[in-house]
Amino acid sequence: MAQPTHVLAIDQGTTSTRTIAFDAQARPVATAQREFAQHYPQGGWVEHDPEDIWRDTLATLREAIAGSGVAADRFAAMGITNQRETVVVWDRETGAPIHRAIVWQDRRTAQTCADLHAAGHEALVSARTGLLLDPYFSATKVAWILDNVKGARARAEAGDLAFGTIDSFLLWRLTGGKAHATDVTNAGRTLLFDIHAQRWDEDLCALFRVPMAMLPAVHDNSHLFGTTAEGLLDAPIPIAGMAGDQQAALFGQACFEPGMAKSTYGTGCFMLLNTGSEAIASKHRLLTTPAYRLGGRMTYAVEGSIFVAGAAIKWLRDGIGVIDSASDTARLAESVGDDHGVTLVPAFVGLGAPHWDPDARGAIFGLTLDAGKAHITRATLESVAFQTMDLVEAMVADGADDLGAIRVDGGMAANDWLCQFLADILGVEVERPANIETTALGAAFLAGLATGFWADLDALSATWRCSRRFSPAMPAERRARLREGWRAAVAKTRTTARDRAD
Ligand SMILES: Nc1ncnc2c1ncn2[C@@H]1O[C@H](COP(=O)(O)OP(=O)(O)O)[C@@H](O)[C@H]1O
Ligand SMILES: O=P(O)(O)OC[C@H](O)CO
Repeated sequence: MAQPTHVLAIDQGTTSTRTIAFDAQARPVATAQREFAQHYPQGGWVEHDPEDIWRDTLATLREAIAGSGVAADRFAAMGITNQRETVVVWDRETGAPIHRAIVWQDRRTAQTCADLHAAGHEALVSARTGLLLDPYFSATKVAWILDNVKGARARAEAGDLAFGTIDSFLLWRLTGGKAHATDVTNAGRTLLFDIHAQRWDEDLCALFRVPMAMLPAVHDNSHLFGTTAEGLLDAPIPIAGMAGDQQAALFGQACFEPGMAKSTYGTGCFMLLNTGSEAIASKHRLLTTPAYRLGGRMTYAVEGSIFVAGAAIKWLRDGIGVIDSASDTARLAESVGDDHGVTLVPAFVGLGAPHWDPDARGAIFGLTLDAGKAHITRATLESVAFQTMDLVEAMVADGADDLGAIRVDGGMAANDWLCQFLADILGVEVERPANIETTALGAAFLAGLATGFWADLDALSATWRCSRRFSPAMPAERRARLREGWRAAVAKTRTTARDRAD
C-alpha cells in the first residue's frame, strides 16, 4: 500500500457541509463546501433533508480529494464531525430516512419536556446524562418521529428502523449500510446515554419511549468505524475518527489539559472547558459532556450552549436584509459610537445556557429615531459576546479557575471586531488560531491518531499556532455598565415570554 500523506475530515454543520484535506503538518490543502436548504415547516420547527446532507457529503468528499491533487489511496483515513443532537431515523433494509431530520434547534417537543420536568424526572436525567430536559437534545425528537410517522413505532420495536445522529447516518451511507455506530460525544447528547457508565441506559430509553433496538453501537472517538464502500471513491478509505462538532473543535484546538477552554462561533456558540477525567456536575445549568474518549479513557468537559450566534448574522442578511454579507458586520459595528444604547437579545429559538428558556423570543431594546442598521448590527455582534459572558460567569460560579485565555474558532471568529469586544467584555485574552477550521481539524486528528498517522497528543499540540491574540482593553467601569444593561434586557425578554404564555 502507498505511504499515506494526508487525512480527510467531513464537517457536516447546521448550514453547510464541507470536506477538508489536511497534510501531516495539519495544514488544510483543499476544501470543498456546500450550503444546503433549511426547512421551517412551522414556527419553532427546523428540519433538514438527510438526502441533501448525504448528496453534499459525497460531492464535497470527491471534490476535496480531487482538489488536493492527492491520490485517494494516499489518505490515511477520514474523520466525521457533525452538528450534534439532530435526529435521523431510517429503514435498515433500504437505508431511506422515514422523516426529514429534526434539527437541534427545533422546539416542537418543548411541551413533552415541560411535562417530564413537571413529573419530576429532571434529576435522574441530569445525573445520568449531564444534560437537562430541553427539546434541544435528541430523545424527544426520536419519539416524536416514532409517534407521528404511521407504523414507525412498531417497526422500531421490531428492529427494522435505525436511529442515528448525523455522524451515524453518514457512517451508514459511507460504508454501504455495513456500520451502525456512533461515538461517546454524539451518544452523550441524546439523553439516552449514561455518561458515567458509558452505555445506553435502559431506564432513560423507557422514559423517553425510544426502543433500544434502534440505537447504534458506541465507540471511542478514535476508532476504526468502517471503510468506505467499494466504488464510492477511487480507493476505499478507513473512517477512523468521529466526534460531535463542538468536541471536535475542542480537540482541534488542542485543549487537552484540564482548565483549557474553547468557544466556537458558528450557527450557535458553544463553549467547552476541559475538566479531565472528572465529570463535574454544574450548579448553574451548564452541561456535563464527554469531551473525548481515547483507548477507553474518558475526558469530560463542561459546556455552555448558545443557540444563536452566526444564525443572527444570517438573519441580518437573509431575514431583514440590513447587510449584504456577514463580512460587512465589523465595518458597520465600528461606525457606531460606544454608547449607542441598543441591546438585542437573539432568543429566536428560545434561550440556551444558562437560562434554558424554550419560550423566550428575540427582542430589541433602546431604539431611538437615529438607530439604523449599523446599531442593530452592532447590537447583534455584541449579543454574541454577552451570551459568552453569561457562560463564563456560570463556569466561574461552578468553581472553574478564572480563565486566563479562551481559544476561539468557527466562521464568526474571523470577525476582528467581535474578537476584540469579546476580550473586552470577558476580561480575558482571546486567542485565534492560524486555522479557524478547528472542527474539521479535530476530526482529522482523531482519524489520524487511530491509524498512526500522528503519534500522540503531543504531536497534535505541536501543530497549534496562535495567529492573533486580542487583549482586554475596556475600562472596568464601562464593562460593568454594559454587563448590567445586558442582564436587564435578558430579564425583560424572559418576562415578556412569560406574560405571553399566561
Ligand atoms: N466575518 C463575519 N462576521 C460575522 N459573522 C460571520 C462572519 N463570517 C461568517 N459569519 C457567520 O458564521 C456562520 C458560519 O460559521 P460556520 O462555522 O461555517 O457555521 P456552521 O458550522 O454552524 O454551519 C454564519 O452564520 C455566518 O453568518
Ligand atoms: O452547526 P454548528 O457548528 O453551529 O453546531 C451545532 C451544534 O453541534 C449543536 O449542538
